This record gives sequence, C-alpha cells and structure tokens, in this order.
Amino acid sequence: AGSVAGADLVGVVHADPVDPPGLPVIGFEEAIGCSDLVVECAGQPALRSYGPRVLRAGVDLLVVSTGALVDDELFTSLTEADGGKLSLSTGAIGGLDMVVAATGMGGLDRATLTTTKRAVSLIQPWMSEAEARRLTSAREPIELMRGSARTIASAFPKSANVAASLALAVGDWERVEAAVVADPNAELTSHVITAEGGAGSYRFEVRNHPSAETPTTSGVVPHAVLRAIRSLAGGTVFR
Ligand SMILES: NC(=O)C1=CN([C@@H]2O[C@H](COP(=O)(O)OP(=O)(O)OC[C@H]3O[C@@H](n4cnc5c(N)ncnc54)[C@H](O)[C@@H]3O)[C@@H](O)[C@H]2O)C=CC1
Ligand SMILES: O=C([O-])CC(=O)C(=O)O
Repeated sequence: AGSVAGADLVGVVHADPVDPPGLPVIGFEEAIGCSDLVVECAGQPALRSYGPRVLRAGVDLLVVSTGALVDDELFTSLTEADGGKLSLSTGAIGGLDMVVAATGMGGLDRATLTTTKRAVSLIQPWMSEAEARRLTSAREPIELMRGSARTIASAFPKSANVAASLALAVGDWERVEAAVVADPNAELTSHVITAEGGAGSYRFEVRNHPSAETPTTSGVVPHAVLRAIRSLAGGTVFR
C-alpha cells in the first residue's frame, strides 16, 4: 500500500498458479536486477533455492522462514556470502532483542519455547493418517513434539520458524528446547519463551490471532516484516 516510508514495492515473485491480483508480478531474475532488498516470505524451500543467489547478486535479504537456517550448509552460505546483507524478521514473536542482549552478557544457560496452535493447523505431510486424525478429533491439548530448536523448526516448517529465531538469538541450536502443542480449542496462537542466564531470567508470552488466509501464520507477521523494512530503509525504529 506504499505505507513504508523510504521503500517502494517493485515486484512480487510468487509460485501460485494464479497471479495475486493488484500486485506487480515479476520473475526472480528481474527481482534481483531491480531491487535493493528481497524479502523472503515464501517458505523454507524457497529460501533454500533463492537466498544465496540474492546475496551473491549484492542484494540485501530479509528472511521470514528462519527455520531453513537449521541447515548448516545454507546457514554458512547465507551468513558468509560476499554481497548483500542478511537480516531476519522477528516474525511472530517478541523479546528477541532482550535475548540477544542477555546472551551478550555471559550467555544464556537455557531457553525454552512452547508454541500452541489450533490442532488442525499443525497437520504435517510426514504424519500418518492416524496421527492426522488424532489432531482433527482432539478434544484436549496434545503435546505433539518436544526437542531441540533444530528438530522442531525442521519438523514444522510452516509453524515453528520461531524456534529457529530463538535459537539464532541465543546462538546455540541445542541450548533451546522447543515444544509444539496442538489445542483443538485455541482461538489464538501462543508462543511462550523463557530464558535464564547471568543477566537474569526472562519470560515472554505472545498470543496472536492467526491469519484468516493462512491459519498456520500469525496475522501480525506481515507487520513485523513491514517494521523491519522500515528500519532497513532508514526510518524510525520505534514505529
Ligand atoms: N519467522 C516467523 O515467525 C514466521 C515465519 N513464517 C514463514 O513464512 C512463510 C510464509 O508464510 P505465509 O505467507 O503464511 O504462507 P503462504 O503459504 O500463505 O504464502 C507463501 C507464498 O510463497 C509463495 N512461494 C512459495 N514457494 C515459492 C517459490 N519457490 N518462489 C516464489 N514464491 C514462492 C507462494 O506462491 C505463496 O504465495 C511460512 O512458510 C513460514 O516459513 C510464517 C510465520 C511466522
Ligand atoms: O506465525 C506463527 O505464529 C509462527 C509460525 O508460523 C512459524 O514460526 O513458522
């Protein structure tokens, strides 16, 4: 809508069969040829395919699908590429600035994240029919999986990028334990972060309305992206 001062949307690269109405659709090569910044908001596979090429072309890259960075090879190619600058969207959660600051003050001993979403939105292609049915017929919350941030961000690529975002802020994939809970009655998506270390002890709780179009995603995420673009474009960072 042109609401980010200092930034113009030059185009949208997409993979759907039908073009998004009212948006300037362009191809990937055209996008990296005519923009200063590419925003990845297309999923972990798209970041794997396109991220390194964006940076190598000297174009900055803002990443939403942070969970793709669990792949060490991709992590290295994105963080050590010569060319554009990489930045990560805070996406659906808050508190990461404080986690980074606390990590800087002697490190964190431990951090946890519990993500609770509407049960049906957590069905994954790798689940058996019985597992998927358990989610569609659940009456009570079910803890679906608990493990390292690396495990959880890989197992729920459209729902637990936040686990990777927290681990990247802590600077240690294994020190962050994440859990995903399927709640048949969850109206809101919740993310509860805890962290402890030399700087203190922290707890952040986020309760987001899911997007009406894509219930796996919290509705606020595009606005986190817009905030990041505003900041990258040199605008005020407190708005
Ligand atoms: N860091 C965070 O807190 C969060 C991260 N996410 C990430 O954002 C991603 C996008 O979320 P939504 O917009 O809700 O998903 P969506 O499924 O509604 O939209 C994805 C869009 O990406 C496009 N796309 C997919 N593959 C592509 C490719 N190879 N090239 C070009 N376009 C491609 C599709 O055409 C589609 O329009 C999620 O898959 C997830 O990885 C989502 C929520 C929070
Ligand atoms: O939008 C959310 O609440 C979180 C999400 O999907 C993700 O981290 O992939």
